[in-house]
Amino acid sequence: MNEQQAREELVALGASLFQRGFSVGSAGNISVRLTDGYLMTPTNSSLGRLDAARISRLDANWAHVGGDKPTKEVFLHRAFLTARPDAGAVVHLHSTYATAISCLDGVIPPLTPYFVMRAGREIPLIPYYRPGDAAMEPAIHAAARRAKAVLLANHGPVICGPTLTDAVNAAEELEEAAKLALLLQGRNPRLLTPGQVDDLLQTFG
Ligand SMILES: O=C(CO)COP(=O)(O)O
Ligand SMILES: [Zn+2]
Repeated sequence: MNEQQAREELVALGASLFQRGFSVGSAGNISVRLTDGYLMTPTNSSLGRLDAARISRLDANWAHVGGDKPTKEVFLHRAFLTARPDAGAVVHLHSTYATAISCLDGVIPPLTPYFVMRAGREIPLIPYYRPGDAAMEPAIHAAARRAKAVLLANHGPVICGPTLTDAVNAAEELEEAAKLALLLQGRNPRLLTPGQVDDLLQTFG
């Protein structure tokens, strides 16, 4: 995929997330790894109304070299993209259910296979930081070395994937799993066993 195609996909998938309520207002941000740098959503932009020509362009050294000013969460995206060579894109949302769990204990249990397949075994809860606070980068980098997704306490989820489509799919699965976890809270649901989780990760991981 060339850069123009990546820009167009970013606009289309941002709009899709926004139209289905995974982000509201100007919440959330997305990054895509290119061969020679990164695309990021501009700060204060709505995922529903991105303009392909104005998406922020960063070079391989993370310097802003084109488009509008990038998201204030550059550090968050940089932490994931440097910790995980397998990450081609990173999606950060304030999606309702995952954010609700980020205000509770932060635990999304292994209820369904697709959640485990897309988000992995563990979703670390990162302590609260002010949005855009560069101080969060080491904590996120350390967590991203062992996990594909994290929850930012009292803020929302961050998840990566090999491609932008994969990262968006994973963000949707994470939100769905958080919704199920809240729906089933207090009802003692049957969880996938550690053996079933291992089997999924060995087969699809
Ligand atoms: O989600 C957000 C902050 O955490 C949105 O910030 P930006 O508009 O700077 O991307
Ligand atoms: Zn945010």
